Amino acid sequence: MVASNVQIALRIRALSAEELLSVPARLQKNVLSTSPFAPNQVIVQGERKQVFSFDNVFAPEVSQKEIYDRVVMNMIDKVIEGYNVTILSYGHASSGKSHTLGISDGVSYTRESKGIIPRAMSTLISYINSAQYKKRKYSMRISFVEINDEKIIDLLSEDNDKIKPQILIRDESNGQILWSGLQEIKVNSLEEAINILSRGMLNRQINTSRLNDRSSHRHTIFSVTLSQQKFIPVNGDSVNSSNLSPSMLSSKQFSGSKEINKQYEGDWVTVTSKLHFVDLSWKDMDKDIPKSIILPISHVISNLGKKTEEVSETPRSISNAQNCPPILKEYLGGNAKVLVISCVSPAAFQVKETINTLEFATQARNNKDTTVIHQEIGWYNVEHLQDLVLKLRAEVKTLQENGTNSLNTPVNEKQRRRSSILANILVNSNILQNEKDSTNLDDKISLASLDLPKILEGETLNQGLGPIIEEYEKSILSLENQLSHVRAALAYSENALHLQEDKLKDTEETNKQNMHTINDLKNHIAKLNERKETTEIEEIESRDDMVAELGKKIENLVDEITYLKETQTSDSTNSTNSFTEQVISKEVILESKVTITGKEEESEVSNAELLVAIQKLHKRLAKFEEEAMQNQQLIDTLEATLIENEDSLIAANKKLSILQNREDGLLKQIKALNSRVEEANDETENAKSDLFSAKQTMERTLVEERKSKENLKFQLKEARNEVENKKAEILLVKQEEKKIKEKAEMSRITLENELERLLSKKKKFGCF
Ligand SMILES: Nc1ncnc2c1ncn2[C@@H]1O[C@H](COP(=O)(O)OP(=O)(O)OP(=O)(O)O)[C@@H](O)[C@H]1O
Repeated sequence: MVASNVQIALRIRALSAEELLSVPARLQKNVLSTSPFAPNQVIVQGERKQVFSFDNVFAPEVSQKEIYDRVVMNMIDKVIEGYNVTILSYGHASSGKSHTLGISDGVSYTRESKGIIPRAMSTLISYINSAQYKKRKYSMRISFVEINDEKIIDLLSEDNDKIKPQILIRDESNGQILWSGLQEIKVNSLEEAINILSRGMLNRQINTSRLNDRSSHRHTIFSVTLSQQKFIPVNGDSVNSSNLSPSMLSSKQFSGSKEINKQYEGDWVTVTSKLHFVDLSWKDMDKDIPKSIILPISHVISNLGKKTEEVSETPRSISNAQNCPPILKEYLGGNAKVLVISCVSPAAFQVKETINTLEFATQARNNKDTTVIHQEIGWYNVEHLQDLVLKLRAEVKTLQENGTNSLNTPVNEKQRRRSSILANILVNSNILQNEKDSTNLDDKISLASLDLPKILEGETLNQGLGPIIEEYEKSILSLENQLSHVRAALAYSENALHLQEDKLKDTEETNKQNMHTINDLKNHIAKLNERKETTEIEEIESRDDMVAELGKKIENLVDEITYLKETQTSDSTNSTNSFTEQVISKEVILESKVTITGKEEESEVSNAELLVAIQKLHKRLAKFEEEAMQNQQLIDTLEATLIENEDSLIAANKKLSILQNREDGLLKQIKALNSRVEEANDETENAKSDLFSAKQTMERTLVEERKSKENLKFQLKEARNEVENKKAEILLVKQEEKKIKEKAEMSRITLENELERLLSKKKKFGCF
């Protein structure tokens, strides 16, 4: 069977409440996205867009339970089956590794948020106690260590252990890892297991504060060693190998230990399997940091999926924790089942670390794709078949040596060759059975079928089918790659289309708002215009009235002044003249009268009258003079008012010109606003048509991509059908092989009978 023993999952954690409070909103932006069309892919929007693929991708909302049920539960089944299992969480600091494993805070096996370790312990112990496994004897031991830059710390040793034994790890030549000085505590119940886990975690916390968290990388390993004893009755037959788990069959191929105690009625088989939980933790995961820190991590990840013998020794020289590499061999090499959970944060402020983690995971994923594990047993176990063939050969050889030369016949040689070919056919057909199809497999298979008799005559199937298998694998890989590329491209296009649609909606919304604003502005401008016009008309009218009034006033004043002046001049000249003349004439009359008085008595009365008249005339003169002064004052006041009014007229004119300027400015603003509105309208129309054509292009691309996806699906389906056909053909070949095998078996029996006959003949001859 061909299978991958490494699964790589990705877990994206949610932002913590603390991050939501302390990290600026701009840096909290989510840079990771998943798509329902490609559930195993994650898209990173860093400096550029990158797509990464995994076996499983868990979004932030996926619960601890769901992760456990989907990827961990079946690993626990494997532990019970006898496999070594390693569950490894890795990622940058605070990415959720410990939380995922269940060792970040107080452990409880009842809480819903509990992590993988408490859940796994619960499953293991319920298996052990279940009726199905009651007939087996179990023992379970737990160890808990931390490996930091400096050393290995046993997290289960009591604090008051004054003299702690030094922990040493030995890499045995048979691939086994031996720990010494490490406490392994036996547990019988879930409560005991959880108590031990809690104790270790407490010590871990104490260590963290003691070390002041200075170490650059600190890995925590919680290990469970499960020993299962199963009684297998012999009943005269050999142990039925198909009942045994892989680790019982070969300590080289499976790292569980083998111990068979033969008893009277059967065998007690002990199978030891190990379950490791590894929290690979390091700080400042960055490409710029010294290689000595980053290499051990990249080494672990890049060696995932490789067979034990392929795991390089490099980290020995680069890590202070000299014992680290052998541990990795046990955990990651050979047939160990490995689940890697890469933990990342979705936030923009950790995008660099996230990309590093994703790149490491991709590297590990690429390695695992080349890993092939053969688990066949019985007739489908290659080693078993080869052993059998070797055994048969040895038997025949012994017979040949012990028997007569007549045994070395062409029939015997043919039998040997057939056995060898049979083994090869079985190996190759097993591989083929589990492979998928290749595009031109048909021709090659038919060629191979033509060659089959030749192959049966001596050529191995490896030569005939090897290239077909290779090509077939390549085609399947390339088809799957193509499909995943198309899926990624489709997801990308759909994302882009959604983005464009969102953009279009946003632009339409903005347009609507702009239109509203433009309409509002237009209304506002119209109102302003209206108001301005009425105000201006009113102002101009009132100004005109004022000006007319002022003009009238001025005219009146001028008239009045002229009149007054004229009046004053004529009055004063006339009246003064007449008055003076009157006075003078009266004085002359008086004088003449006085002169005459001496001559005539009657003239004395008229003199007195004349004096009175002169006095009256003087009074009138004074009155005239006073009036003239008053008139002069009035003229002065009127002149001052005239000047004032002229000033007001100038100010009013100035105000008028300012208002006219303002009006011009407003008109200009209105014009500018109108042209801006027109420009915005044009831009909106252009953007609309651009978006519309972009949308149409995207839709066309999407349709084309969908078509090509359908085509690929169709091709894949056809390829799968062909695989099915090939499988059927292979089944036929296998049936043929079975017949050959039966024939071979019969030949062997005949051979044995012949041998027996010959031996008895020999005995007979010996007797003679
Ligand atoms: N999926 C998750 N859901 C809720 N909280 C989480 C999740 N992942 C991590 N946290 C929380 O985020 C914090 C950091 O997680 P955790 O300690 O597991 O990170 P870490 O990768 O082990 O860090 P370090 O390498 O520094 O030990 C913890 O308080 C943990 O409870």
